[in-house]
Amino acid sequence: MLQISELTKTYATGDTALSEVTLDVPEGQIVGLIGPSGAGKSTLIRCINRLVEPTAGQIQLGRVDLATIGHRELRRQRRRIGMIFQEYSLVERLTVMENVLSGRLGYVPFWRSFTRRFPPEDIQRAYQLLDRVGLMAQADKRADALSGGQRQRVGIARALAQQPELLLVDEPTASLDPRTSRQIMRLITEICVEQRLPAIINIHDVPLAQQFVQRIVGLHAGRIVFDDHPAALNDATLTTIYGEEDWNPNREDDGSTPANAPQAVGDAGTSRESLEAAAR
Ligand SMILES: Nc1ncnc2c1ncn2[C@@H]1O[C@H](COP(=O)(O)OP(=O)(O)OP(=O)(O)O)[C@@H](O)[C@H]1O
Repeated sequence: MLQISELTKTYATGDTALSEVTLDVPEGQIVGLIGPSGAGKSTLIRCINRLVEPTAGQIQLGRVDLATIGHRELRRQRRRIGMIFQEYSLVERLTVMENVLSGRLGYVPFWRSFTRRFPPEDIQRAYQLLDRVGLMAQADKRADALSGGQRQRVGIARALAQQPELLLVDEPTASLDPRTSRQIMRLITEICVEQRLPAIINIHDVPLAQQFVQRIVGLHAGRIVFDDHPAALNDATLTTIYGEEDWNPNREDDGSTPANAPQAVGDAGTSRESLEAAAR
């Protein structure tokens, strides 16, 4: 479905964020992308739909190499990729329904998008999606009247309104409390399974990733250093991904960690105990 080959990104500053990353994601597979801050997770997600321009390599979605197509074709191909963002990226003054319908903008002619007149089948589908994400009662509310979890549900429905073939999810739970984070991850992964929709989810929270995804890809300094089943994450593999300094269960307490508090893995806000619990 998605085949990334030798993808490299060097920013204008000279920072190489990705080095020859090769990754295949088959239909229906949900991949959790983990790694320390600066490892290149966002860059990888954003290169796939060319929000960031790759420096070299191929990004094959079905038969199309997204890395090389021109801007006109890119606009068409982007319809095939749904995107869910950490900060939801909703239009705050529009209603929930209008935000979901905005997922159809790539499909409607310009004059229709300008007047926001959508075909009845788009509206019907938007209602179905709102029902699926549990927001039917909120359809006419303005986006700025919703909670964080509800906003992310709108973001999910909007991405699905596109009828994408691939879902790219960038830190979907970073602004949410733990319970809402689990609900959002459950919703995204259930829908992916229902629709056999492949997804790449950039996620800081390792136990949450382990709980919900089928495969974990670990990035370190722009390279894939782990690619396996979530159960294969252990002290050694976490050290490979996050580095010795960030992942060391025996490191000395610097006084900033309260007694009995879990020790952090990188900046993942997670702990050895919770990782082990999640793996069970
Ligand atoms: N627009 C940019 N210009 C220059 N360098 C950048 C830019 N965006 C990212 N980088 C650099 O590329 C590298 C990878 O950054 P990226 O944001 O992809 O990492 P990340 O794993 O998503 O980190 P985080 O978890 O903190 O979001 C870092 O060294 C970063 O400084």
